[in-house]
Amino acid sequence: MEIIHLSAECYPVAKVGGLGDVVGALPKYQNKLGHFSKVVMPAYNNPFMWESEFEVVYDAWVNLGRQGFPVRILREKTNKLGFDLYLVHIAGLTDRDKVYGYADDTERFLAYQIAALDWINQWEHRPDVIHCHDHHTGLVPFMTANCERYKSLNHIPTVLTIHNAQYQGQFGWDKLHYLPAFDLWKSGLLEWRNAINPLASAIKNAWRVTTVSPSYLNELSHRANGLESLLASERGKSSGILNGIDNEVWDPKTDVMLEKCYNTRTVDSGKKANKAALCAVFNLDPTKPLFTFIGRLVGEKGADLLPDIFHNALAHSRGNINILVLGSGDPVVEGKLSELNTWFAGNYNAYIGYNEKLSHQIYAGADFLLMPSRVEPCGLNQMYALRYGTIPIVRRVGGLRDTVVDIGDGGFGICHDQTSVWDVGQAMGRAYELYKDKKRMKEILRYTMQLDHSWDRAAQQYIDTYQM
Ligand SMILES: Nc1ncnc2c1ncn2[C@@H]1O[C@H](COP(=O)(O)OP(=O)(O)O[C@H]2O[C@H](CO)[C@@H](O)[C@H](O)[C@H]2O)[C@@H](O)[C@H]1O
Repeated sequence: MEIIHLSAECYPVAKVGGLGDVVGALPKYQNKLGHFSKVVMPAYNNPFMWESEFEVVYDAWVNLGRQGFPVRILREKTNKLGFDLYLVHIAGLTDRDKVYGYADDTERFLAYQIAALDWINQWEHRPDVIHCHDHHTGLVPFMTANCERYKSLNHIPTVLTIHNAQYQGQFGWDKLHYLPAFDLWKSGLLEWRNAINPLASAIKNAWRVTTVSPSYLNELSHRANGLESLLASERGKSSGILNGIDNEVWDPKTDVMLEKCYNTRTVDSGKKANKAALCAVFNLDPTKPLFTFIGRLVGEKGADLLPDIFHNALAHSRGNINILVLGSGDPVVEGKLSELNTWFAGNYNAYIGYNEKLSHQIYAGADFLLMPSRVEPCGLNQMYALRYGTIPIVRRVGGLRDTVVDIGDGGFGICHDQTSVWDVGQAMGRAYELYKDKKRMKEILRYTMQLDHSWDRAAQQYIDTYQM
């Protein structure tokens, strides 16, 4: 099959979070199954652009209403990602330093979707599936099905994967004229709560809808940031497919970002070396258990509670634990997490910002990874942690529920039921007790490192979904 993935992120081209990881891996694994999977995404002004070689495959203009923008679609020449990569460069819109966060994000992602379809529309053949990821590509199923200009694309199945239903990309009807012409009586297929809502529109128009874990699909019926009833009514065409992880990128045996590589046999010495290096950089004590949090500092991840959770844990443990945070997001939380350093230097540190290499080093060097998420569609961090022999401490929600089994139930992680300071504190206490039992820790680490969360299974499940 020929599969086109449309997404705002794709690792290593541009990654803000887990969406980038998924779109950077899934096509590679689909190709291994004998398919022809490619990614078409916006071209940003970032290092990948400057460091790669491209050829121009499309040179035209894209219109948003009466305003025109020059478009070039660039194909990465070396196939270094393991799949064909096409970058949609729209001068004045996509070519910014960051992926998101601009006042004209609506225009940027809409122009990208239209340009991508204009290009596909003039191919001599038709792809078998167009797979859209999150709301930035959510108007594609509507446009292929209903816009006069894309009539010849309207038989191509479209699939929407919801990585996060919190973000929906709504905008006002004053921008309706940006879309290529369609019969106005079909406007309801764009609408949710009196606005144009790209995520809702994709749920209505896509041939199939998937979520990134089975539990998240269930949870969306009662918690979907206003889309609950819509998701319930479209449940018949929806399924939950648990994300995988890219075992080639995330492998402690070969990871060049680590101080020392290790496998299940050498996990003790390997983790020890990585922990020592990490603790030296962050002024922590390598003889104490190291708890960590890696992620976006937003309410969904429970990040607002972290300052209190850490303050309590550090105060109660009387210097017997270490905590290291890597994250960025809400400036208030960032400020509070930085401030803790003045009180607990030597046992606590925080790196506020985004640092891919450091994240690998932390997965390798830490003992426990905290994920007190309020919402977690799948979560990749816990799977990276497991592969690197770091025990996840997670709230039982979404994909965390589907991937982590509590040690009390014969499993390998520590689970709690609520996102609260008390619950997480209790869970950290259980982790501390486990840490003291060196033999059990070792057994668990060896076991977790062998768990198979690779994309092989999920890549096939997506193919099955396309063919249903
Ligand atoms: N400051 C930082 N520095 C370096 N690396 C950082 C970082 N902050 C985050 N990361 C990295 O970003 C990724 C985060 O992935 P997640 O899947 O946990 O969350 P996210 O909410 O972004 O993704 C959404 O989409 C994914 C993919 O479907 C779902 O798993 C998830 O539940 C959903 O919320 C990991 O690779 C992590 O290491």
